[in-house]
Amino acid sequence: MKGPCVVIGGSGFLGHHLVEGLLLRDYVVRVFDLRQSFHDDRVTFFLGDLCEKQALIAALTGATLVFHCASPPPSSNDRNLFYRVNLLGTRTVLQACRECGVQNLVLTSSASVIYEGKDIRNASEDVPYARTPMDYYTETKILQEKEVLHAGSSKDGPLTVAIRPHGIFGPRDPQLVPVLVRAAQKGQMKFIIGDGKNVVDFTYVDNVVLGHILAAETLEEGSPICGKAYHVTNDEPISFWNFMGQMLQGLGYEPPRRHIPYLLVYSFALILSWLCMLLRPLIHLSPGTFTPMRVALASTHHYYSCENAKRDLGYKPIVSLEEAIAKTIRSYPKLRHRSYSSSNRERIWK
Ligand SMILES: NC(=O)C1=CN([C@@H]2O[C@H](COP(=O)(O)OP(=O)(O)OC[C@H]3O[C@@H](n4cnc5c(N)ncnc54)[C@H](O)[C@@H]3O)[C@@H](O)[C@H]2O)C=CC1
Ligand SMILES: CC(C)CCC[C@@H](C)[C@H]1CC[C@H]2C3=C(CC[C@]12C)[C@@]1(C)CCC(=O)C[C@@H]1CC3
Repeated sequence: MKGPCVVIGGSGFLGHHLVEGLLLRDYVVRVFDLRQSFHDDRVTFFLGDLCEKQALIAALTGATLVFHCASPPPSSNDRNLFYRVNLLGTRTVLQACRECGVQNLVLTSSASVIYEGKDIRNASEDVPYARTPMDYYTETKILQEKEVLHAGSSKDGPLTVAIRPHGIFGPRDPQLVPVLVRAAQKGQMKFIIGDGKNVVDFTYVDNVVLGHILAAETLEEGSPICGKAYHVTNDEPISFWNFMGQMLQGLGYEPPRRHIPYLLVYSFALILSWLCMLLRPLIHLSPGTFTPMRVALASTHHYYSCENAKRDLGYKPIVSLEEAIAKTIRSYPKLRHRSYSSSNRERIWK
């Protein structure tokens, strides 16, 4: 039996899967989150805001290991919220860890900390942070990662490591597949933006969980991983539009076939986002599916090397992309198209 660990953000998509992975490996698990999204007799829930130190201290007292995977959703694009939670809140998490004598802290960062809308091909962790991050989410994920990695070098702090996943997907994800299907239902998934040849990383959630647990188990005084960030992906870069097409077809929707110029869609998304910002004091408008960040992500290369995670953490994906796509499709029966055919069902449910 290992010492108690706390998953901050444990009610979220990744956090809940991480809790399940930890329980499978006999950890004693506590969850700290704003909300409780599931019940499990083996898990103790502490409800609170990570910006409040006293609330955190109640959860962290006696714990040896903390996973910090809480964040506001990228789609909110609320500057104040991102700064308060991702930067100031993370400082509070670090302070609470110090006061409670927590030994190890594993941060869920993001591979997008180096993404600024231009192609990224097989990037290692040596590539510098984005100088002009595309949204407040990315901007504050950079500040958060720097804060956590720097804290790891102080004498009184916990040892720290950051995991940088990319495009996490899998059962219960509220973001990737649901956004895609909603766009298809509104007839917005008819076009491939750009030439459609861009290659990207998507990462099945169980592989991300494995990366986090390996990091926690490797983190000790003198370990080469202290204060470092690691890319964790499926290590199978795939054409963005092939991946989206497989998801859509698996759920009974038509994949996009016709092409539309990248600059046209990007300019439209940019103007829309400026309009929303300008009008914000008067009415709350949302740019919807097509934010500049999403359009850029849909049209550029962004895949990362996880050689360092393989070498230092012993990381190797346990679920292949093919299996991951099939498992994910099976997990969303409610998102299937009404006229989903039985031949399709047989193919996916095999
Ligand atoms: N979903 C993705 O593709 C990727 C996600 N990440 C990172 O992974 C982590 C988890 O993301 P997801 O599971 O997708 O998000 P999620 O939105 O499903 O989970 C986040 C959880 O954090 C909690 N939370 C938010 N603010 C809080 C606060 N102030 N105090 C306490 N709890 C709070 C939420 O209630 C939620 O349960 C985040 O740090 C995110 O930046 C990184 C790369 C890709
Ligand atoms: C309508 C389509 C053009 C695109 C639909 C799919 C998108 C919703 C997703 C494709 C790549 C995803 C992604 C993220 C969110 C969902 C997508 C944009 C992140 C921004 C989530 C948070 C991160 O840390 C980085 C991710 C990169 C990939």
